[in-house]
Amino acid sequence: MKVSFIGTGSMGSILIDSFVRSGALEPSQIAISNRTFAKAEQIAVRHPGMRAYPDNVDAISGSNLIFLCIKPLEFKNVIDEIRASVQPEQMIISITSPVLLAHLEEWLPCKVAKVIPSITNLSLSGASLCMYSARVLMEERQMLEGLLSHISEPIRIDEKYTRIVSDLSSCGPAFMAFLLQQFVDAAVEETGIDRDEAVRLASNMLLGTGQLLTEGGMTPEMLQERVSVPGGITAKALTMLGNELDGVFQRLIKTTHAKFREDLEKVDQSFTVIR
Ligand SMILES: NC(=O)C1=CN([C@@H]2O[C@H](COP(=O)(O)OP(=O)(O)OC[C@H]3O[C@@H](n4cnc5c(N)ncnc54)[C@H](O)[C@@H]3O)[C@@H](O)[C@H]2O)C=CC1
Ligand SMILES: O=C(O)[C@@H]1CCC=N1
Repeated sequence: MKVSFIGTGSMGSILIDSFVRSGALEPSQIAISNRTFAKAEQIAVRHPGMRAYPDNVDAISGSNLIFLCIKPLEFKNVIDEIRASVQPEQMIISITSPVLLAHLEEWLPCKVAKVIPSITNLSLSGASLCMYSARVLMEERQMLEGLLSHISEPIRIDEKYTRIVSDLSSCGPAFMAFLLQQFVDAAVEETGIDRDEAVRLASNMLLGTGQLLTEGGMTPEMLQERVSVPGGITAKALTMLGNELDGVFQRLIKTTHAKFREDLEKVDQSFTVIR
């Protein structure tokens, strides 16, 4: 199998490094390109045998899978660039939510899919959210998910839920890190505890909590109940949190969805040109 990555920024480089580190792909199976070529070159130097190209068209030649790891408004430009060279049996995969399968189907003469990764894939954990065009055969879906399973749990989703599953799986790590940072900042401010120590404690706590909620078989409700001694300190603080955070996550979801609709409109406009 040969795999190409167009765009080697934050998420592109995470996917490339994770596929190699997990043993899913040999560097020689990977071809990459990036607008700033030096960035792609640096990644190829880290992985001897990987090929970096200054030209996107050269990077996709002969590949089975082509990940487009670029921002939504770059899609039309890149698609215009590569369309004439794409072969019908190749699969092009968008990793961004506001580019719809319908956009890809209309503008690309090949298999198309959408896979939303997560920064958690860097630690070979978390999900990859998979959506497919009807053009992609069952065995091709299984082949892609087989590859993704080396770095994540591939989960098939309905495209109409793209935004909310991306919030939970891909934006979620940033949201949780933000809450943890707030917790630590308050600990330092209120008690004078050393910041590094507080970060270490809180981060280990988050890891353990995640493990209990996954392989530990606990639900969020069970976990809270087990920590909260009746009439105790945690119970009191949880009641306060419940009151203070009332409606916060509804507003968060409204915010991400409003921005998504804005991006979608811009992406739509970028694809709506006279051919
Ligand atoms: N950062 C994250 O945790 C996640 C990001 N994504 C999606 O991944 C996409 C990329 O995000 P990031 O990697 O964070 O952004 P980034 O800005 O770090 O990377 C984008 C890369 O694309 C390159 N690029 C732009 N135009 C190009 C062109 N015409 N040809 C070749 N390369 C080009 C840029 O030079 C840059 O290196 C976004 O659409 C985002 O929604 C999805 C899930 C998680
Ligand atoms: O396209 C998206 O919405 C993803 C999720 C996290 C960052 N970008």
